[in-house]
Amino acid sequence: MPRFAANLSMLYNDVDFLDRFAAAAREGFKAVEYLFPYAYPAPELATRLQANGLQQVLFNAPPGNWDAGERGLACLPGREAEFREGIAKAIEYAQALQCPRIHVMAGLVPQGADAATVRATYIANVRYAAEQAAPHGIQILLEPINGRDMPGFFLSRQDQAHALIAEIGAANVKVQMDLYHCQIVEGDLAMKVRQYLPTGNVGHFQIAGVPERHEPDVGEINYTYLFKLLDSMGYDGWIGCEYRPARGAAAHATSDGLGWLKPWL
Ligand SMILES: O=C(O)[C@H](O)C(=O)CO
Ligand SMILES: [Mg+2]
Repeated sequence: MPRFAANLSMLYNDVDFLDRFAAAAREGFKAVEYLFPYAYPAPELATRLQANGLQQVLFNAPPGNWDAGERGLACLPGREAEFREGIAKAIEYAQALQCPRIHVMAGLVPQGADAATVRATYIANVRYAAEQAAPHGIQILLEPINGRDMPGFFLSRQDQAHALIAEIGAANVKVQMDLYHCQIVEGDLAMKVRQYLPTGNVGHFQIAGVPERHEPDVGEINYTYLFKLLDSMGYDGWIGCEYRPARGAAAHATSDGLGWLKPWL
């Protein structure tokens, strides 16, 4: 049976971030994910997790200067030292939060950069991250992201991600298969799940409605069909609920939109 994790960067945005842990637990979530933990001391986050009976199942490595538009460092030639510092920090937080997955964002391909150099930089950085994470039992996740939401992002397709994993050659590097992005870029979701899940290289799923990125029951994707498919294939990992509630930051907007989850809790 697939298990669902509340993405606290997108859900419960009518309350402060640190209060979202309790909000998610009250709705029956047993796990959370979010973009970045670094604005808070790890013990503060660990306390919220423990107090609310929650697992931390994913967060992202430092992405560079997010506010300046950077979306990851892994593919950026010349930023290797900063990337490595970020991996050390991410592993420190992952250990404190008992989080078994770190999403390493690829980054935006620099204008005019040599494609082979960018790809080689990415492979070397992810290989480094995997080597650092492996002794701690931590997986490094790679996520294809659609070019409408993130123009110029290095990684956009499932086949690209799986080919990179083969070349990187580290057992703890997996794909973060965000079905929202996959629908936008490629479609054919059920066949993509049937193709890639049996490889053992999918480490996490995320979901959102397409095209508005609202609840999974708002939009063109039949997620009930996909959840039953994942269940039939024996997937008992986590599915991150990475969507913006359709009612925005209105009070109880997340709760009001959770009807789709009830059969799966
Ligand atoms: O946006 C997404 O789908 C990713 O999961 C992410 O972590 C960066 O925004
Ligand atoms: Mg995602």
